[in-house]
Amino acid sequence: MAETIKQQEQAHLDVVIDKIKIAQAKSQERIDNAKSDESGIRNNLVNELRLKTDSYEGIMETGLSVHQQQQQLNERQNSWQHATDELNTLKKMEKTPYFARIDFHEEGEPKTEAIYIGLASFSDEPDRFLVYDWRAPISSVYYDGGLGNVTYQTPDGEQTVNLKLKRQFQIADGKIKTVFDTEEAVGDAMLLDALSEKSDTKMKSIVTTIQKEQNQIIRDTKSDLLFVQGAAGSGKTAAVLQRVAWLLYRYRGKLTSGQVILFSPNQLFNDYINQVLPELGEQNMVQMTYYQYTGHRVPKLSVETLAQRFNEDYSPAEERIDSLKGSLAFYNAVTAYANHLEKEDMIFRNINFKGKPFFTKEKIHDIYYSFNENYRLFNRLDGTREQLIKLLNRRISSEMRAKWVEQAVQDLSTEEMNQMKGEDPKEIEDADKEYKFYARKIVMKAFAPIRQAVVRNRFLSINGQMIHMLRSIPAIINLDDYGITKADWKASVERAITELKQAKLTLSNISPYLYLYDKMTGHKGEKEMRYVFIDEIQDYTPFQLAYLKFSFPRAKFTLLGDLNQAIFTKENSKTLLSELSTMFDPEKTRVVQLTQSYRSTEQITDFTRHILVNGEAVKAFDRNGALPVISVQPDRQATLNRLIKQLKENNHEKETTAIIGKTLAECRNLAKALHDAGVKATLIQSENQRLAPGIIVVPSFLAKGLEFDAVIVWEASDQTYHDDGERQLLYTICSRAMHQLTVLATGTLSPLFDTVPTDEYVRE
Ligand SMILES: Nc1ncnc2c1ncn2[C@@H]1O[C@H](COP(=O)(O)OP(=O)(O)OP(=O)(O)O)[C@@H](O)[C@H]1O
Repeated sequence: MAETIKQQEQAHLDVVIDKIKIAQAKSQERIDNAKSDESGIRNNLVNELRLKTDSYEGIMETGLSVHQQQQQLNERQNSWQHATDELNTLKKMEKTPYFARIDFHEEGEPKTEAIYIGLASFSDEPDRFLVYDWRAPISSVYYDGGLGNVTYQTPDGEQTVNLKLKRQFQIADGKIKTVFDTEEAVGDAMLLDALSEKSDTKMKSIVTTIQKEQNQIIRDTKSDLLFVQGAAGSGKTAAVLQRVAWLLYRYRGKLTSGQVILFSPNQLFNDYINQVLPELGEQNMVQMTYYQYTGHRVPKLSVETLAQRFNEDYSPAEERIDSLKGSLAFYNAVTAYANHLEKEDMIFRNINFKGKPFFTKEKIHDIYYSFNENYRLFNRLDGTREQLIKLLNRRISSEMRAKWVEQAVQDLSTEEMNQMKGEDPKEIEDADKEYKFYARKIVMKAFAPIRQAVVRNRFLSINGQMIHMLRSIPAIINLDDYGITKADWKASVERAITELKQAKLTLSNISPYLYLYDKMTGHKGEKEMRYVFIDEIQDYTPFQLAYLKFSFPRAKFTLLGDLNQAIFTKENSKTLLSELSTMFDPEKTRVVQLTQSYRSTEQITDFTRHILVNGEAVKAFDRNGALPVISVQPDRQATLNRLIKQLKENNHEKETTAIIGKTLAECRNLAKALHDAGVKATLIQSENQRLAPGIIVVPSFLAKGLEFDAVIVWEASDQTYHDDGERQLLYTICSRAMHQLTVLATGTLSPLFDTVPTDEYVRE
């Protein structure tokens, strides 16, 4: 690139930076003003409170003015917050105001226009933008294609411009390091540079190098279901976080970060990605795991975690039952069962009072089924509650004459009487009225728990209903079709009963349980939620997805997954896509396939993709590194020594290394052995821990979605990974590596590597 262009661009950059500095000073001034205003108001508040609180009028007057001042204070704080946010953005922009420039000619306009694109927009005068936000409609052109005529979407429809120049910058601390002009979407040189960087304990944004197909995912507004199927490392997570930032910009004022929810595989992953949005100047969306989402609704039950399920050894019959419970057929069966409760079979519990039934279940049953048959479950429940409260109110007068009440009135102390009068001050004319006054109070208080039980639907029995539902399944679903015998099913129901008695629920039961409960109580889901993102979709069952769709009825869904990485739900993953297509309107469904893998070097991508037998196309990105190494040692000590040698090399290269073991038990053993050998390593035992720089030891099920400079697969022997069902797991583990991959095994290597051509690795 001619030096003159660089110089010209540097001159332009200098001008922009100067203006940013001026804007910073103005922002700072606003912050200072808001601050001094605020402390003025605060002082005033304190003085007024001190002066005027000695008389009743004084208190009233102060109350009013305190309220006004509190309001002023809030306004000042808002403007202070706004100015602070602005200043933070400007500070970021001062170092790197933009990363690209495009020159284009819009039809009908006299001149070609040049704009610069950065993390946020910046204007020195109203409508004079020195930098455009990367999310502005026109910026799309930068990511989308080559030079020439290009169209882009605006809120008012499609626009076409003739793109004449596309220029990329690498700027650090206000100085242009490199300038490239490119005809491609985003030049490979820039991407290569980004991908060669070392990994971090926090994911970074990809805003400067978003690829064309990722841009389509980011800017999609039409789909109700956007399904992104992409190979490991193809940037699904990266793209989707950019998408959240884009949506918050596109619908500014209408959409808040609280109306966007991301379901992620585990807490560790949440932590890994939680800097991306703040880096883009946005607040994080709601982030949750499915386990947290369901668990918080049943605080008294202990729900099985994915990790527990992963370690569970199911018999083939249990596997079949588990897989049925995860299916859409089962979801439909629960729906059918719930609908049938409109007619019969709702189970009720007595509401007791002083150890005896106050409302018997029979009575409640009669009320519940007394409404005409058009009543849906929710109206029925509503009607029943209303009726029960009415009955309860009627019982107050008769109960007032009960012996225990009489006794209680006699036993009242003066203090208690005064307190009751204080709660309800009025004239009481005679002794009879006085008795009734106290008796009513006492009965109302005693009835409060009954009232509460009615209001809270305590007369329903979700546990009983769940069991009844499970028992009814053979009448709704033909179990033979799923290879399940009646006896096997019965045994599984018995297990569920035992578990419920111990306040436990398995992962396969929690979703049907909640869905049934929602249907029984007419819970219609969270209507405010507008966008639901689900990462690692292959680990969800169709039932869970259907339940999430039911739970967020107004939301658009973006689902990300790699069917090759289904480590928890191997069988289901194949049917997932076809089942998904029945849940959403095909007209509003868009499936995007990402095949280019960005995470790993070409050598690692080629190696890992051969672990899969029938995996879809995974294209390696042209970034070179060392061949993966497979080292098989005769005994465990030798493997440990080989590991330590590798760690030393990696440390020397300043690489973060993850040693990934299959199970937590295996990882614990290894961490101890390393500790005994004097090697410093952090063991990640639970998703609630944080990633640490340096060496970590992590079990396979927690490594989902993460990436590391170097990965060492610990104990990939034939004993650990033997059957075909473990291919996907092994693929997921190996595909976490960015720059270097080492596979260690003791004895005999897992046969799952047999499919990898021998020239794709070094065998020691
Ligand atoms: N356009 C891009 N520019 C720069 N880096 C990118 C781009 N796309 C992806 N990457 C990088 O590639 C790596 C993998 O991306 P990401 O984790 O989003 O992939 P994924 O598809 O979610 O992977 P997996 O399914 O294996 O978890 C990340 O380091 C990400 O920053």
